[in-house]
Amino acid sequence: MIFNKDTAEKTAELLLQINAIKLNPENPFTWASGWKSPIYCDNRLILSFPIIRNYVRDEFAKNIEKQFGKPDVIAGVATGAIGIGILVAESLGLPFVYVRPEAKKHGRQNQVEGFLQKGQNVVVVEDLISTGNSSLMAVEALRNEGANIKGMAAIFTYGFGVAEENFKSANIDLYTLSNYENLLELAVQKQYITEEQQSTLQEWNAIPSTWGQD
Ligand SMILES: O=P(O)(O)OC[C@H]1O[C@H](OP(=O)(O)OP(=O)(O)O)[C@H](O)[C@@H]1O
Ligand SMILES: O=C(O)c1cc(=O)[nH]c(=O)[nH]1
Repeated sequence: MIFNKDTAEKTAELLLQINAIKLNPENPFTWASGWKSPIYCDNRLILSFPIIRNYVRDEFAKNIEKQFGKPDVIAGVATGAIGIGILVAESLGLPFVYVRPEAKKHGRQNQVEGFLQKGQNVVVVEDLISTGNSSLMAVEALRNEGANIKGMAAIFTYGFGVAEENFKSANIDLYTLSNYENLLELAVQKQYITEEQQSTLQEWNAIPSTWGQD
């Protein structure tokens, strides 16, 4: 679910403005899940644009507090949400931890890095949701440390049914600044994508888990 329509439209506009949306149907991207896709949304670029990263920081901070109340700790899913997660924590005056995809093999062998106490209320920040698996693995690691997860806030979601089901079964409320629906609407309106690209995206969006795998 988006936090609100204004933020969803503005965030989509900013992502297009900084060329965070990449289209390459001829040479599809491989996602974290292994899915092939003609589209890639690179939210890491946000950190390189001070005005835009501050907008994302402020929208996250305001809406996280409104939606979930002020947590004890902000957690970022590594690596994509470490940078923006720190900015959000700083803005809210809160501690920050980050969660690796898996425990380190050496050193302290931590999956959750930073200071976290059992029973603390945590909001997890993520840059992007496709299947939701990366985010929910982070949630599991935090819960294993005794955290109480208040919810998850992400910059962008494709809004796939599989992600919705995954979040529902993990009992996690997911809110995002923007989503594929708002992005596509704006990209069409601004003629950012051609009619041919639109039809490729339509074909892909009907079968995202198997598209491009012949
Ligand atoms: O919802 P999912 O299907 O899990 O996919 C989304 C995940 O993929 C990306 O991370 P990636 O694995 O590319 O690593 P990075 O954050 O280190 O760039 C992104 O940052 C999300 O964490
Ligand atoms: O699923 C992914 O790995 C993924 C998709 C996308 O559009 N952007 C991204 O950073 N990761």
